[in-house]
Amino acid sequence: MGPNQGRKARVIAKIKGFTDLEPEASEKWISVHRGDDSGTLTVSFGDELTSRKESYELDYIYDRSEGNDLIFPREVKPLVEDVFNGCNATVIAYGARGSGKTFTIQGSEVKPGLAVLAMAEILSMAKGSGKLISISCYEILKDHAYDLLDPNRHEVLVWEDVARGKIQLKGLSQAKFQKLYFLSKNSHKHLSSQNSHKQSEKMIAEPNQRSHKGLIIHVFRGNQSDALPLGKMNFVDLSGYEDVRKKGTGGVNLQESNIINKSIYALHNVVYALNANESHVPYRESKITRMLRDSLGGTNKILMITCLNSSYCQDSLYMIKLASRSSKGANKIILDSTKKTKSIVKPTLLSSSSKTASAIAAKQTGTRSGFLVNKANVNASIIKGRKLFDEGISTKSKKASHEESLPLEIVSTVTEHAKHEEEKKSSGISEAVGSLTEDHFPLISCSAEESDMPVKASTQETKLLDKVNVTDENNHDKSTPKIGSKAEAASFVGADPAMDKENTLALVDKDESPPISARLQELSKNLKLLYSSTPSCADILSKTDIPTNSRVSTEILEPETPRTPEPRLLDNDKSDIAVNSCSSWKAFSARSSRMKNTLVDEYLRFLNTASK
Ligand SMILES: Nc1ncnc2c1ncn2[C@@H]1O[C@H](COP(=O)(O)OP(=O)(O)OP(=O)(O)O)[C@@H](O)[C@H]1O
Repeated sequence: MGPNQGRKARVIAKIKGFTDLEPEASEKWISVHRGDDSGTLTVSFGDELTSRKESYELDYIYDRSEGNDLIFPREVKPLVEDVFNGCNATVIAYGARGSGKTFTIQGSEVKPGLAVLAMAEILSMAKGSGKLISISCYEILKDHAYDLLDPNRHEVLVWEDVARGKIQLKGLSQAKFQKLYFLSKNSHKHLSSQNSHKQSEKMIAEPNQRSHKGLIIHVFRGNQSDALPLGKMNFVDLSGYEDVRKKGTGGVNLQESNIINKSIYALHNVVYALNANESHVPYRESKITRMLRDSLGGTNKILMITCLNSSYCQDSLYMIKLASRSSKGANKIILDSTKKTKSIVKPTLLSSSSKTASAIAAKQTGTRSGFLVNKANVNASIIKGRKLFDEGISTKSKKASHEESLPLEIVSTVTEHAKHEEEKKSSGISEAVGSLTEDHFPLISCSAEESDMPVKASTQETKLLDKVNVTDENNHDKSTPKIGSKAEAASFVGADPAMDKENTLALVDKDESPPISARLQELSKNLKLLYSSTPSCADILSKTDIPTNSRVSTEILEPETPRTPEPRLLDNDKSDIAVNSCSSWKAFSARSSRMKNTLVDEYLRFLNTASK
């Protein structure tokens, strides 16, 4: 047996025995090597085609020919003794689909599994020492636990007794060992045939659904019904790992695969933290780790059995990488560091990439100008959104820490984000569902783009329309308001701080033309200047039938009409005026012919720019 000094969890592997379906070549793919002196064992995976070889060291590796009859006395029997000494022990089989987990835990009629062998051993020891035994069975489906001994399959709630450091599984029934048949693969069919309650059938995993199954054997201090518990032994058949990127996962949807994988990663995070004696153990990462919490820490014992397929299986490679890392938690030896980093660090990269995206956004906001301003605003919203989101997390985390005494079921819903915090703090084995960060980021950026920006644009439009309408109502004239509207529009554009910013930034960029709003403003100013510099302007207004309120409207727009010195007239102009003094419009035309020309040029330039 390999060394396991000072570590709480023992991590071993079992290569599935040959079945008739296994091809001959599979033997070359996976092989066990025993170290000469150190007693270390490594499992090697060889790729014949690429002659690539990867080796991982575990506490022990059982080869194809080594079955439960060998594994039990070496690995599980000592744990049974520990339970009778007041400890809790946990045996967890995990691995890819079809890697032999059920065969290892439950076994077959002719080859009993580890749980059956342990049950026999416990019964024998209990009989000798006069102790009461009970069993409980549960199934975890989509992160919800259900009581398998209850015909109605009530949900099991996880309550944490902080004071005593105990976990109470509320609603989990205890029964005599004879009901061990519940571990059978078809137990759900057996149970549902007994149960006519339709709703309960929904809670039972369909044959193609993946669920974790657990058995708890409780040992009591005496044989009386009121005897206190002494210790318990957990057996867990953890549903097969699924690579979520793979197509056609046999009816298992992405969400289920994620939850299944999450449990596996969560367990490994806990085992790693315990083996490394880390101060923080992330128990709250999954339902299974919350349920097993009082059996994993302290002096309790854990046996992790990594089930490996005999023939080529990429998922088995993922599993062995996790196993190798967890088993080395104490000294953090990583054999295959390059590849491990590649596969394990990915989710971390995802979260950091989000940060990078924010940083890039911030950089853009600071450096880019002109028409990019809107984009920068969006990015700023993203940053703002993320900040708000993060604050939410911290608030919830704080809340969760204050609610330690609440039932975990309740707290767990509140601490979904706190769990992610735990993930970050924990050893670094992140889960495939780490894409949450990736999911949230586009969501936030979407909301910034889809809600903020259009709202802003429509607000501008509404404001503008409102102002024009007010002017229209006040003027009761179709021609005068046009000037007013234009002036209003120009002044409005100038008054909007966001647009101001846009203009300022746009003007900073020497290569860009001034924005239309600025051109409009300029034109409007020129118009006003031209209008006010004409001496007959006041007369014209007073002589027309324009209602008073219309003039009020114009005055509102221009509270102080700029008084410019009368333009110096050329001799020709003077004579024209003398001839046509009866017509104010003609006088106006004569006086402002130059300005008009300038204005026409200005308009032409503007139109050219606009069409471009
Ligand atoms: N050591 C072994 N020797 C011979 N056959 C085995 C061995 N282990 C498993 N098998 C066979 O391989 C098949 C798959 O095994 P098993 O059902 O235990 O895998 P599993 O990991 O529980 O699968 P799943 O992920 O679907 O629950 C079964 O037909 C089983 O009988």
